[in-house]
Amino acid sequence: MDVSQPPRRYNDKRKEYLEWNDYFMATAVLSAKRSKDPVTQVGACIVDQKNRVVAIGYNGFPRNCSDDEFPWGKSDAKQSLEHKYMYVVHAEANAILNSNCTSLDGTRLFTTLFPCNECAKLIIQSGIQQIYFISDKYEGHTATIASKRMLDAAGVLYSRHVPKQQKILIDFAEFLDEN
Ligand SMILES: O=c1ccn([C@H]2C[C@H](O)[C@@H](COP(=O)(O)O)O2)c(=O)[nH]1
Ligand SMILES: [Zn+2]
Repeated sequence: MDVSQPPRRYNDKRKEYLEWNDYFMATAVLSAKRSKDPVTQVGACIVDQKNRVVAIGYNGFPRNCSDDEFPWGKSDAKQSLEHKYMYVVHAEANAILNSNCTSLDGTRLFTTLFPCNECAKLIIQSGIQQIYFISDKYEGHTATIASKRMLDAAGVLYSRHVPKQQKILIDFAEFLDEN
């Protein structure tokens, strides 16, 4: 028992719960774990005004385009037809396309990577109002500059997600009946 902490009363609420934005970004991170891209795995999660997750996506090849047949390479491939960029559907695009609601107006997007210019177009057109991201590793690249230019013009807000909880452990064993 931790004697430095006052004992928790039965009726007190649990204090270690995930706050909303960490929960949504963690959902995006978990989704990124599905990506087969060997270099950059991206996950996205879209949330409505009632804090309901309405869409999830990660970067991957289109349906029926096999992860084992289409190329995952980039700079080492001589021909552009052998670059992944020709084929990958971006995480944000997949989330928008997979959305389970008719309108994304006023929603928030949580993404592990700052959206590129092509995703920015979709974000703006679908009515997403705010973006939270973790990595901006392509900051200064043409696609990111164009993306920010469009998002600024359209009034879509964006900011880096500042986690309250730095690490979240998933231990399936915790949920076994013996516990
Ligand atoms: O807005 C974006 C930008 C990129 N992605 C995906 C596309 C690719 O699969 C990777 C980027 O690969 P690099 O090897 O880091 O160039 O990220 C995305 O999903 N959304
Ligand atoms: Zn993109």
